[in-house]
Amino acid sequence: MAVDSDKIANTSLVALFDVVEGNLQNLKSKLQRSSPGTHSDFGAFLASGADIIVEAASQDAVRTFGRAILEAGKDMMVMSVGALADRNLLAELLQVAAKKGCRIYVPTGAIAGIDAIRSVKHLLDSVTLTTTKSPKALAGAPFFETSKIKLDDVTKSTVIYEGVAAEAVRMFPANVNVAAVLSLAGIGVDKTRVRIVADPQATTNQHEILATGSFGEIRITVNNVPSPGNPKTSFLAVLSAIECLRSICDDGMRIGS
Ligand SMILES: NC(=O)C1=CN([C@@H]2O[C@H](COP(=O)(O)OP(=O)(O)OC[C@H]3O[C@@H](n4cnc5c(N)ncnc54)[C@H](O)[C@@H]3O)[C@@H](O)[C@H]2O)C=CC1
Ligand SMILES: O=C([O-])CC(=O)C(=O)O
Repeated sequence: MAVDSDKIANTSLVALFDVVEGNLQNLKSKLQRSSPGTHSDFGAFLASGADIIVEAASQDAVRTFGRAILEAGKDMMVMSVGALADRNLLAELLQVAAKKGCRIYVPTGAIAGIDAIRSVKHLLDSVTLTTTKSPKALAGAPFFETSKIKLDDVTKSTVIYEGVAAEAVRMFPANVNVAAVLSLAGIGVDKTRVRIVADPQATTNQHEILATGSFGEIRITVNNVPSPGNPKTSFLAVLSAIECLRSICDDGMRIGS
């Protein structure tokens, strides 16, 4: 939508891809200036001539299509970053990107402070992400298929999950991709700790980062307005993707590390 409304210089919307035809047509119907090709066939989409593909779909989409995107010599922006917690997939994608001379972009997403975490990554002792969302934003996560916790029974703010990022992104693939971003910038998916809180009173998606080390301490809290179309996803994640694309396509000056 941001590309369509001309908010990002030097860009045009070439093609859309979705496995759900209704979602594809729904998005296309909202466009005012562009008329991209719409594809439910990935091969046809890939042949559409885009320079960069923005993935805003699912971790499965990254696993299924990531390699082919890079093999086709296209840059790729990844929002479902949890997929990259799989070190074999990450290594494979980085290898193909290097071979083809293309780049993988990972926006900061629904958190903040990734610039600082990157700067101190060699000095970190601990990194913990505490994510608080309403039960309706957490509903449907694979975690509940095996857990005894029932979201309908949660009547007050409750820690429902504690573990490391590598597991958290599998258990909550639509909720804590930010844990993978934080891990990639910092001490990795096996050391970054994640706590998930279900709070029936929550009106925002809150992410709190606490990082400690010989550099000092970083504490960052973001209270995100959920995006109108999907309560799991914060509006900041959308804005971050837009800013990432803008900085790729139109940046005379780079601000932040
Ligand atoms: N990195 C970050 O900070 C954040 C990442 N996310 C992640 O970004 C992704 C997109 O988020 P939303 O737009 O809110 O999701 P959404 O669920 O509202 O929309 C995803 C769209 O992608 C399509 N899709 C799903 N799997 C697909 C596949 N394998 N191939 C093609 N199309 C597929 C769906 O049909 C749907 O139309 C999600 O994985 C979400 O968890 C969301 C918020 C923050
Ligand atoms: O948008 C958010 O608050 C975070 C999110 O869903 C994710 O990281 O997958």
